[in-house]
Amino acid sequence: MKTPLLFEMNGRRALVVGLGRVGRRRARTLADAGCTVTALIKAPPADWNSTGVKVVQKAFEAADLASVDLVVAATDDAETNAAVLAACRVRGIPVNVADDPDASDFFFPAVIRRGDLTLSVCTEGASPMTTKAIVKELKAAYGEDYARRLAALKTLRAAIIARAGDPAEKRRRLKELTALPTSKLAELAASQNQSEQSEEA
Ligand SMILES: C[C@@]1(CC(=O)O)c2cc3[nH]c(cc4nc(cc5[nH]c(cc(n2)[C@H]1CCC(=O)O)[C@@](C)(CC(=O)O)[C@@H]5CCC(=O)O)C(CC(=O)O)=C4CCC(=O)O)c(CCC(=O)O)c3CC(=O)O
Ligand SMILES: NC(=O)C1=CN([C@@H]2O[C@H](COP(=O)(O)OP(=O)(O)OC[C@H]3O[C@@H](n4cnc5c(N)ncnc54)[C@H](O)[C@@H]3O)[C@@H](O)[C@H]2O)C=CC1
Repeated sequence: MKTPLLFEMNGRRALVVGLGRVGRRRARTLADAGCTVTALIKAPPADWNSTGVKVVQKAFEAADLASVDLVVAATDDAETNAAVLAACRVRGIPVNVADDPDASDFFFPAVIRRGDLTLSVCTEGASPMTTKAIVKELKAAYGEDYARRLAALKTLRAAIIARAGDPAEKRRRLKELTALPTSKLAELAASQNQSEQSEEA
């Protein structure tokens, strides 16, 4: 069974085999998360580049796994994908296989980010179209303004926790915050930041 985890990806070394539509998406997701990504392609030219992705034209071989933390097999050739999977299994390297959800060690869920808020949706391959539809609903329900909301809540939470006090009272105050509109939270956070600055001065 797969379970959702938020894993620190910064500095991890990823190998993506195949840079078609899926491989490009995966390579970009991993690079955006701070991975050092190497992508193996079969044919030139890779008229595609993405910061943090090193594109190498060569056929996959097990030796390519020597210093790699995770792998994505994203070619449209089932045999190549299966060979990548088998080589990863031997070395205990986690692998995602584009055409084999059951064999994959991890999935790429759909992700919506609003500052510190991360929403992710996955049907484990049962219906990616349903995932798409749910993402659309969530994007509307949790708009861009949630980034500002979370930033304000983070400031106010730290301030409440910093004040020594009865744990039940702390919880009550933290819960109370979640009912406030974003504009009010932003206002409270701004005055909190201001009073912290004048304390420091
Ligand atoms: C297991 C998983 C991969 C993994 O993570 O390992 C997987 C597997 C497969 N998808 C297939 C097809 C399609 N996938 C999409 C779309 C998305 N697929 C995504 C994730 C995932 N897809 C993972 C599970 C996530 C989940 O279930 O919730 C999203 C969320 C993110 C992303 O891909 O970046 C993105 C939607 C979000 C967005 O767009 O915002 C569309 C729709 C479209 O493209 O418009 C189609 C065509 C319609 C159809 O076929 O349903 C096929 C068959 C391929 C074939 O026919 O050969 C397989 C393989 C199989 O089923 O064997
Ligand atoms: N996970 C997902 O969301 C989806 C998965 N798929 C599956 O993912 C696979 C790839 O799909 P797309 O990216 O849409 O296909 P695509 O046709 O856009 O890309 C496939 C790429 O693999 C490359 N390739 C083929 N053999 C190779 C090898 N031996 N070494 C290196 N590169 C090689 C091709 O040159 C091409 O660039 C398919 O097997 C498909 O079933 C397809 C759609 C969605």
